[in-house]
Amino acid sequence: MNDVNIDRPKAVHFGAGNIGRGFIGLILTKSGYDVCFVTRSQTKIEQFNLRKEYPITIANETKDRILVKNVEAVSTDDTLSVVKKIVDAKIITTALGVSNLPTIAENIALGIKARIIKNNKNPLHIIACENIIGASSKLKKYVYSYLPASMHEQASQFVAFPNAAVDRIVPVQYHKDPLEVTVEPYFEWVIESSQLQEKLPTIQDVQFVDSLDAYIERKLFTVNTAHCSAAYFGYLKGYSTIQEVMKDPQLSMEVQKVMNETGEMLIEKYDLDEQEHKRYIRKILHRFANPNLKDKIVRVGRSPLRKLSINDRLVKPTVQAYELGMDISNLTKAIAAALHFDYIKDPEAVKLNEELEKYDIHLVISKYLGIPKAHPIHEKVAAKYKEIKNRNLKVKTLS
Ligand SMILES: NC(=O)c1ccc[n+]([C@@H]2O[C@H](COP(=O)([O-])OP(=O)(O)OC[C@H]3O[C@@H](n4cnc5c(N)ncnc54)[C@H](O)[C@@H]3O)[C@@H](O)[C@H]2O)c1
Ligand SMILES: O=P(O)(O)OC[C@@H](O)[C@@H](O)[C@H](O)[C@H](O)CO
Repeated sequence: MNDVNIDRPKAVHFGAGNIGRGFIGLILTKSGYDVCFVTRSQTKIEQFNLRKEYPITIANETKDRILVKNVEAVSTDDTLSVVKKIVDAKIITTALGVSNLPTIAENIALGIKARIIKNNKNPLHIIACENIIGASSKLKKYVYSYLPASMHEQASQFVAFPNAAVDRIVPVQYHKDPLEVTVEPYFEWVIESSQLQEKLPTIQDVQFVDSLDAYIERKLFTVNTAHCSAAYFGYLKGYSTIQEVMKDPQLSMEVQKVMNETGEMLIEKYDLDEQEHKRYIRKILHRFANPNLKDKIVRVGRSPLRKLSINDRLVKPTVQAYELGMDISNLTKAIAAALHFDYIKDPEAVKLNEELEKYDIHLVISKYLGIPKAHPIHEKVAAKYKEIKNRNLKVKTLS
């Protein structure tokens, strides 16, 4: 057991979920930080504060174990404690889902305010580790909306919100121990250095880059586009895990074809090395198939309205590939499959299906995907959506 040490740099991490414990907490503590998790779960708070450590299992053949030390936790509702932690922190990270970012903004603003009042001008880096383009910039807007305008200039002198891309597959966990987490061996964390305050935070295994654009699009439009395509194709065929999908030769090929389409676009847009990108795709297929992980389709396909929105992993690469005159037949198939994701425990899937029942497919494509009826992609998606619908109806009638 380890105690929080006065000399070690402090990090505050919002969200003690899968990627928070399985990736961010591990990297930060390995880099010498004491990490305070801010969480909603009372059980996790008790366990973190009692043990000050938690186990990670790497989903490789030898199932390697790592003990993450120097951790503690406070409740997200305990504003006073959260603010105290922020006053002493060098770095704040989040991994709670994009839609939850507004829920932590006020506490972060109060922490910044307290630092200004105490004249603590030490650099503070706030990094949102969420699966969208520009997550930290988005969080900055929420945080600044809680800061008095008179403090904006002062805050910008010591607080930075560098955008980042994080990659590690961490499924939903089913351990007895509420802190234990099993993760894939692979990981990548890239942070935009142009937005850093002068004194860079030292974080091991992190790649700092001048511009994040190519990195985030490469990650989001290869790993995540393919991942959700696997989920939506697999859901239609009645599978329950991504590993099952990847064992199906036809579906595995379809997932690869989706990556080939985004790949062609990314190679052209960012002048990527073609052979290297092909290796990246092969590696991803291998990661998805990892037999030591069980990653549920309903986790990977979660929040379909978010994933179908105009700047996310499905529509954005499709529009970009189309504009470059490239083939988008597999991407439009994936979008159509996503529109059929009707898992009843997923609130966004429920809403999507209510909308599809209330209105016709064209209105849903215009309203939620942001593709107007006049755009050629609109009709391609609608046609594929109807094709899947008719096929499903036929299967139901026959059975
Ligand atoms: N799991 C992965 O493989 C993975 C990989 C890369 C990035 N991500 C991204 O990381 C984020 C988190 O994903 P996850 O899989 O860890 O989800 P998760 O549901 O396991 O974890 C999110 C946690 O945040 C907590 N939370 C929500 N609002 C909060 C608040 N106001 N204060 C404190 N805690 C709060 C939730 O209770 C939950 O425990 C998402 O944006 C996801 O896209 C996930
Ligand atoms: O977290 P989401 O809902 O944006 O996407 C689901 C998965 O594709 C995602 O969590 C991946 O496992 C992760 O992005 C891999 O780095």
